[in-house]
Amino acid sequence: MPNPARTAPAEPAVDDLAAAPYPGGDPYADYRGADFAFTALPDLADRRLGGAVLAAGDEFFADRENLLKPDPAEFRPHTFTAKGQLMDGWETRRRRGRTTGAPHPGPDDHDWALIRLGVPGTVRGVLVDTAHFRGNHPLAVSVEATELPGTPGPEDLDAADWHPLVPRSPVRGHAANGYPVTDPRRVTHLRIRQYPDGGIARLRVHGEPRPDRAWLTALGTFDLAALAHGGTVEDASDRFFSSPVNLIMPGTSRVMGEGWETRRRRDRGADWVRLRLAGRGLIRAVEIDTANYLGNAAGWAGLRGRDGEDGAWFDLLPLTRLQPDTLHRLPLDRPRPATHVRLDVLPDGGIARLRLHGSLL
Ligand SMILES: NC(=O)NC(NC(N)=O)C(=O)[O-]
Repeated sequence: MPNPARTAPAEPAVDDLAAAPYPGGDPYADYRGADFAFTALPDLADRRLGGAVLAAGDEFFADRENLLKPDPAEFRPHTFTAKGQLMDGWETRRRRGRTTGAPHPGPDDHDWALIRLGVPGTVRGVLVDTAHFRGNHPLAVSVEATELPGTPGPEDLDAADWHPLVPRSPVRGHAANGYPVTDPRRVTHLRIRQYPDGGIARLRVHGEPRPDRAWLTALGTFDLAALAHGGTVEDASDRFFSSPVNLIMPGTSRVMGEGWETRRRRDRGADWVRLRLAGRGLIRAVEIDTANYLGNAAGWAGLRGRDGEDGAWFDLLPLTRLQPDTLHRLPLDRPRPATHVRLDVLPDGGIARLRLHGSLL
């Protein structure tokens, strides 16, 4: 029998997926980023929305929870725990074959993790970020999805009916690996498999939120703009310092970077963001929060509404003077049915949160 250690077949396809060893200096210097149109949509698995990694088959080197952390992965070379190099991601141990004659993992050997989306929805693309995993990234990944009511645990998910979202696809090390998805079904949970083993820094699941309509109806009055309720940012004038999606995230902002801050305008224009509401509804009470914006809070804000994709814009809230670092509570005198709302900001600056309380029609 040949000694397997001495047969080292070269596999060019695998080499293409490899990343160079860590070169020192800026750990992101040779990171292979990429532009995927679907990343403009919100991350339905965002930890801040309630996304969670419910279980994983193995997490020997690094914890599964790291997968959904909102910030980019960090890397400190030569930082060793008792188990190995400290990695900011989900990293499993190396798989082995079963016998001396077959020491390599089998073709279908893999590790898995179960993910609960923070908001159910239609997935349009999955981003598998292997930042800093070079030499220990997986060869391939696949993603499946299912839709289950209520709050199932890992054992319920085992028995679920899974359908493929991303077929088994190659993965590059230290790179943003994007996989567009075309399946339109609403999903609540995902199963990611990595072949045969390895590490993934972050998982982003971009798509259109589709929360439970029966729950919203039971709530009655709720924030029609909130991402958790199915509100979406359709477009905005500026994304320079931070994302306008922050406006509709849960909770309050803790620092300036957790709100929406536009750059300093050097013209006579205004900034704006256009939102699609959770559904056609009546807005009765508005909250505009400039928390953590002191020398750069928006000066004035106004709201307009639109009923339907082609409806004409009408005034909801006249331009209103804003105070820095302040929650403004603004009742609306004459609510009108709306499907979309546009926030105008003059002349520029920061707003942390926008809440549009009302009910569905
Ligand atoms: N240098 C490493 O990262 N080694 C191992 N991983 C960790 N985290 O130590 C491995 O599996 O390749």
